[in-house]
Amino acid sequence: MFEKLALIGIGLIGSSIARAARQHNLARTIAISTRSAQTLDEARALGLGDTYELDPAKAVEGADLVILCTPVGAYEAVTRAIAAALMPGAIVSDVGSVKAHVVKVMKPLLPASVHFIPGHPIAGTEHSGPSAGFPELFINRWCVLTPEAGTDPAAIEKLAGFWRAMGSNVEVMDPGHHDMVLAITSHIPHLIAYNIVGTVSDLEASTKSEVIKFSASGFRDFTRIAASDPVMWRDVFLTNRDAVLEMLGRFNEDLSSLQRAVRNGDGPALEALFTRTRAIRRSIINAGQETAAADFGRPHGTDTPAPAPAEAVQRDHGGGEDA
Ligand SMILES: NC(=O)C1=CN([C@@H]2O[C@H](COP(=O)(O)OP(=O)(O)OC[C@H]3O[C@@H](n4cnc5c(N)ncnc54)[C@H](O)[C@@H]3O)[C@@H](O)[C@H]2O)C=CC1
Ligand SMILES: O=C(O)C(=O)Cc1ccc(O)cc1
Repeated sequence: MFEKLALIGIGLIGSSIARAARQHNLARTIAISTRSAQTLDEARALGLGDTYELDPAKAVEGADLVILCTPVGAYEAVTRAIAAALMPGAIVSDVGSVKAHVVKVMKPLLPASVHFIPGHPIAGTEHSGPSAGFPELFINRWCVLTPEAGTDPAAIEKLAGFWRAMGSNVEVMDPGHHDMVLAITSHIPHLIAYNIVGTVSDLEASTKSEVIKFSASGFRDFTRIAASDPVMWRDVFLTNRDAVLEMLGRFNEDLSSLQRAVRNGDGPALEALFTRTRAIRRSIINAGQETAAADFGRPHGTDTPAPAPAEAVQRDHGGGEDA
């Protein structure tokens, strides 16, 4: 499909792409670049690519597909470093969890001769680093592409085909809309998890040890999310500020209503909300988009595929693994 794939950043997502692209024969050669020599050595030891470069400009030389897989805060520096070395006609993409900021930062730095098609696979885990990736990560997950109007449709279709070959469903979206949707479905859930685990961490020592000792599945599930990479998530909240604040405003209003219902002992209001939310959970499961129980119980660094949706549904009914 591609002659040379260059991956800049080789953590959970970059290494999962490397593994899946290799498995499905999607690139003749895979060039890997990352900032630290230690991570590059790890990637080499895992056999993730064909060439390994500390200099990202060397990695992108002759590449017809370049994908940035670093935390979003590194994009500007990486784009400055590779811009002059990009091959005319190359597709330049990324996997960042925010999109409007990525367009704002990268677009002015890129030569007009490349096809710039930002992307976001909505698939991941709380683990990071080259050993955390696995080739099945993208199977049955969405990958959102956010090209500007006027982008070559053939280039968009080629990149969409790359993601489909790794098992993803592809949707094209406006970057601002992407950021609003992901703010409520992904970014705020992470913020809530960081907050609740932070609250426990600030409790006095004796209470804290009891919380840890008796932690029920609800709190345990939050700790999984709150174990996600601090740098990556710092960058998400720095770069999707407006959408996160907008959705957080609505969230706070709803939390106040819930607080009032608890204070007033308003059973019908509580039950009505919990019934509506249970229905949402079931519609997610039925749509085959269940991720929590399916993906996140897997041990760090193994290549065990995520269970098929049918298995996940069974677990959901019987196991009580979900928050
Ligand atoms: N972790 C997740 O579940 C998901 C993450 N994403 C996005 O994917 C991107 C990467 O995330 P992960 O793979 O989870 O992170 P990670 O922490 O596992 O890997 C990041 C990689 O980038 C490298 N790196 C950092 N700064 C760099 C720089 N200046 N130049 C070159 N390399 C640099 C690191 O050495 C590492 O190899 C982020 O933008 C994130 O928003 C998207 C979907 C899911
Ligand atoms: O680990 C989790 O619960 C996730 O939600 C994974 C994830 C993290 C960031 C993304 O941009 C997309 C998916």
